[in-house]
Formats: sequence, C-alpha cells, structure tokens
Amino acid sequence: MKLISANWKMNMTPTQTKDYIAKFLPLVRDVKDREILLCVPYTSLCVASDLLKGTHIKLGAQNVYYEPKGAFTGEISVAMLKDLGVSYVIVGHSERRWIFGERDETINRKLLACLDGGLRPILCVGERLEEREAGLTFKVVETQIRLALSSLEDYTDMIDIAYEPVWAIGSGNPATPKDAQAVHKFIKDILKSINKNYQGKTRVLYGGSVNLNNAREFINTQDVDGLLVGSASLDPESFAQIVNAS
Ligand SMILES: O=C(CO)COP(=O)(O)O
Repeated sequence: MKLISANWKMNMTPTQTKDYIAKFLPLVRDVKDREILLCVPYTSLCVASDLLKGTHIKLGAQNVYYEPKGAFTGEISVAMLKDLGVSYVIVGHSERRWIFGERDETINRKLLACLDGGLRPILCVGERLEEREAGLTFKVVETQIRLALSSLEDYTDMIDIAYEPVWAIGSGNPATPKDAQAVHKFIKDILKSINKNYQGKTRVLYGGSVNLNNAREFINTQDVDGLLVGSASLDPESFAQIVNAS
C-alpha cells in the first residue's frame, strides 16, 4: 500500500496537535487504500497516540537514539517510542545530517536499533544542490544507502526510504516526477543488488516541496510508492487534500 506521510518537523504544540487531529480525522475517514502516517515532534507523541488509537492513521517519530537506555541526556529510545504506539521513525533526515551533523555511521546504528526493536524506519537520502550540479546525484544516494544499510543488507524489506533532494526541501522547487522516478528506480536496483532475497517491500517515497498541486502527479509516477510531506502537511485540510488526491 502506498504511504502518505506528514513530517511536521519542529512545529505544533501538544494543544495544536489535538486541534489538528480533531480536524484531520473526519477528512480522511474513507481513505482505505493508502497508509497515512503522521510524524510528529516527541512532545506531541503522547497526545497524538491517544487520539489516533483505534483509527487507521499511523504514528511516527522524527528521530530516535540507538542506545536502549542510560545516560544520554535529551535522547529518546526505540522502546520509549514503541511504548507510545509509534510504528515508524524517520532516520537520517537531511536536516539532521546537515544541521545536526548526523553521520552515516550514526544513521546505520539507528537503523539497527529500529530493526531490533520492531520500529519501521524511513531512511532519508538525497543530494545537495552542489552535488546535483556536479552530476553526483546517483553516487551520493548510493553511498548514503550503502553506508546506512551496512551489515543490514538482509533486512532491506523492513525499511522504507524517502528520496528527498536537499535543494527541493522547503524551496517550492520540487524535483520533476521524471527525475524522481529515475532516482527511485536506481534505489530499488541498489536494494535488489545488496540483498539477493529482497522481496520488494521497501516503499520509496518522494519528499521535497510536495503540495496539493503536484501530489497526484508524483504518486502516479512509476516507482513512487508514497510521499513525505513537510510544510504542506502542517494544515490539516491541506494534508487531507493531499492524502485524498494521491
Ligand atoms: O523535508 C521534507 C519532508 O521530510 C519536505 O519538506 P517540504 O515539504 O516542506 O519541502
């Protein structure tokens, strides 16, 4: 099933989360052929978890730490997320890579912790503008995937991947569906080549300036198995329209 996910990033208080979900749920009640996911800030997980219980909307986090517990001030473990009913977690978002200096090795450890603990990670990959301009898109994406999945190659069916070109995020300048399709196909070929038992269960999502005007075209593009929507997911009506259009 295709996956349409919101990434709220650092937006929405718990109170705003409550209002959002109250408005959003009736608007997507009849959507049965798409998986809908809300990746909310840590502080909204509790309230969102309560409100989404018994609905078909899944709950996701935007980050996780790889150690199971201990003296890691400010960090959140897989078990803590699981206990709140979280089923997905975004790992290696470009904002974590480029603002917070998250390295491929850290991302690899986070993926391992998620797989061990039964959370489905959404691994984010994508090239920066200068890399794209230097013709390095495929090389960058391949390197990010190979490093993130190092020693986890047998488990590729247990993760989803979001292709989010960094230059397209928050810029109003999305990739063309054709360019996205080429990278998505390339990602699927990598997964096949690193896991000979790969069953094709990884969904490759597109993210980067998805909005109501382009969501349908992306979702109807071959090899696009879902969307990861940032700013256009912050308004419940707008995100519900994207879900319904895609
Ligand atoms: O980073 C994104 C989703 O993870 C995309 O953000 P925008 O939809 O705001 O471009």
